[in-house]
Amino acid sequence: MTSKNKINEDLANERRKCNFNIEEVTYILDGGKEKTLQRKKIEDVALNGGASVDDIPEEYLSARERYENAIRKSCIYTNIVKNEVLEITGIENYGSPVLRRTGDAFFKDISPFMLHLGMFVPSIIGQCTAEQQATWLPRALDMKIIGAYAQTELGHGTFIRGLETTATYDPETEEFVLHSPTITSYKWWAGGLGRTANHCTVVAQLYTQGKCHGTHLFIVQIRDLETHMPLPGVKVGEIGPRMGFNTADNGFLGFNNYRIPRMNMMMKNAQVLKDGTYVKAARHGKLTYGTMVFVRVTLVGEASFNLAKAVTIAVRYSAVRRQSELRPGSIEPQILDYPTQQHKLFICIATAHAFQLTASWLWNTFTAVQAEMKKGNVDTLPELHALSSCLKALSTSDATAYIEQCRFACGGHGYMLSSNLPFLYAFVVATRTYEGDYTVLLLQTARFLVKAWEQAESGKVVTPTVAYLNRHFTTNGKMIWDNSPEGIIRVFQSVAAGKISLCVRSIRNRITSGMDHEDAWLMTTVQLVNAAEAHCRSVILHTYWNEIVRLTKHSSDNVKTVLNQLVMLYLTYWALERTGDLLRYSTISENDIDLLQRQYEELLVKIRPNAVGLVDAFDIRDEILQSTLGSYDGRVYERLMEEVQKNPLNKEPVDPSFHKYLKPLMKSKI
Ligand SMILES: CCC/C=C/C(=O)SCCNC(=O)CCNC(=O)[C@H](O)C(C)(C)COP(=O)([O-])OP(=O)([O-])OC[C@H]1O[C@@H](n2cnc3c(N)ncnc32)[C@H](O)[C@@H]1OP(=O)([O-])[O-]
Ligand SMILES: Cc1cc2nc3c(=O)[nH]c(=O)nc-3n(C[C@H](O)[C@H](O)[C@H](O)COP(=O)(O)OP(=O)(O)OC[C@H]3O[C@@H](n4cnc5c(N)ncnc54)[C@H](O)[C@@H]3O)c2cc1C
Repeated sequence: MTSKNKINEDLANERRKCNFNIEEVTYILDGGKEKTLQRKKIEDVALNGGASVDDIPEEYLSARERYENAIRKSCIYTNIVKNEVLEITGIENYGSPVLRRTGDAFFKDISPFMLHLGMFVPSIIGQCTAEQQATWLPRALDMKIIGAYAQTELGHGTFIRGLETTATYDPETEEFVLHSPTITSYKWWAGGLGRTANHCTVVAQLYTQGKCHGTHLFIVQIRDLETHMPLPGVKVGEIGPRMGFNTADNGFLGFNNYRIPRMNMMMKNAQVLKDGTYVKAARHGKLTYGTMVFVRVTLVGEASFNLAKAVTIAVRYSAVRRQSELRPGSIEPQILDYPTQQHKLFICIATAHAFQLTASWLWNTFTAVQAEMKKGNVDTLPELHALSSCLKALSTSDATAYIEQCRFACGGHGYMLSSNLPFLYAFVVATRTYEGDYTVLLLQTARFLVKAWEQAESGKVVTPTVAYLNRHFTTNGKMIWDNSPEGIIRVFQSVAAGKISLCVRSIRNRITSGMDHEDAWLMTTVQLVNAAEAHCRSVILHTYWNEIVRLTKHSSDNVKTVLNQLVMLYLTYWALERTGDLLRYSTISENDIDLLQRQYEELLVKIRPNAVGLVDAFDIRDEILQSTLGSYDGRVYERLMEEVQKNPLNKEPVDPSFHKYLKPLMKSKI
């Protein structure tokens, strides 16, 4: 073995210690052996030529070079997907998460094409009629047109009903006239819009026959397909440097009485007839928000994947890194041996599992609701909206915090861009804001919870995810504390029920003392966010536990044990995090809390020998991890030194700035 492919001895030891079948766990996380094999096949094809297509790491490039490089790599990757991968998977897999994730091997930051497949294509699929899909979809999938999703404006992101861009129907020419009446009506933020896209989905207020019908979606060509020049009446550009997403050319867009054909309105849920008559087809007023619901559902899995990457890096590094001494003169321990380090990292592994299994469950719920809606039944949509809102909010928020924790766990080297942890953080922290801000989405869930509470209060049976509310009205007093997984979950549900109940009481008291409903709601929003968070926590705990029980039914004993330890760690961690709530809403005693703490510390000890095996089970290839600290072979120090060689600042022994500035300064007199 050459030193280049030698595995770090500490990591090799860790792998020898691992006592469970790693592949078995990978299959569970991927959703079955078939799916793992399919993913591996895709990765083999897509990464066959080696994905490191950068001579100079992208972080050393100027803004223009970075963008051009990102386009170059996007085209390479798209061609591989079009010509090689889809041969295996079929066209229906074009937007699959596996392809999105394999793409991470090509970009440290983001592909400018991300929103094309991530939102432009889904908006065609979800919001267009079959006839419109036949016109647009093949061209979009074949990259004959490249799209973005332009909804947010300079003045409004959250409040969609407040968007100002107008689309006014002109029956004379059978066209819509798009217009940006104010500076705040300029579209702002859309990924891929600034320099790359020639088309985009535009969300605008629809006017016809003198009446506004609210926001609707339109497909709009913004650039010439030959010259790429913005079309007359279109003003488009890039919004400037950001914390992350710097290769995504997020853009601005304004219209000056710009005309598009009538059939460019996405007409699945509502139509404007030739004469300007508005026809509403949908049975639910918010179906035009469907693309957002779809993306929120997918973001739970994204949060899991990115956290899995971060914790893979941090655990492998912690096995390689040695620091301090426990006793004078003793060998320096691996930092993974410190319980405080285990406390930082094992919860990240468990959370990645919790989110992955919750994401699959949510995806199944989403497809079931879609199937019902196809049959004309929209009754299950409110629950899906409430679930996808809070799960998107919590998964992105927790993943952000834990990725940062992984970076802290890597000390100074975690601060290097080459560790990839700063990129991961900058990417995931944005997911807490985009596709619906954290607070705003939890307040959407709270609306649903208050309604469900009122239904349960009146004796109605409520939907499954809030069924605990029915129990709330049939039991008296605090929930009896019980240290079993089911017991902990029940207590978390009681916490949620108790908090929702307090919100309802606050709203009612405020109304009784003279406030109108809107103000009473507003004044209660701090509590409402808290209640929605508690509800969502209980959903995740419940789903994670149920799914582990279901999925490990036929697993080998050791796999069952280690996955059980992780889910117990998760339940215990959150019980300890929320002791205040538990004391308020259950009969838990100080003694029980001491027991929980001991149980938690024992779990850290039990999981320790399998920690590296557990992150190996995420099965994330080095090309995708792109980290000096986290590679499979653990050549951390060698990779950090190799990276130094790529630094353009080290190309010449003396920098020109020495002669230009430093030397004159050194020679000058005071
Ligand atoms: C890579 C980067 C990619 C990034 C891309 C982006 O960011 S793209 C940009 C992403 N941008 C964003 O994500 C913007 C975030 N903002 C929003 O999504 C909306 O403005 C809003 C949901 C916050 C409020 O909307 P509103 O003022 O129209 O509504 P309201 O509060 O008055 O509630 C009225 C009723 O509607 C219900 N309902 C609402 N939504 C849905 C739904 N999807 N489905 C079903 N139902 C829904 C709600 O439950 C309530 O029901 P109730 O109680 O009456 O039975
Ligand atoms: C990296 C990135 C990529 C993006 N990509 C796209 C894209 O491709 N297409 C697109 O259309 N958009 C995109 N966006 C925009 C994104 O969807 C919005 O930024 C997001 O929806 C939040 O809206 P906002 O920026 O207007 O924040 P605001 O709504 O102004 O929020 C500011 C603060 O006010 C609070 N707040 C707002 N309303 C309420 C309320 N009702 N109650 C309580 N608190 C409230 C929020 O909690 C937040 O703390 C992107 C954003 C980012 C950061």
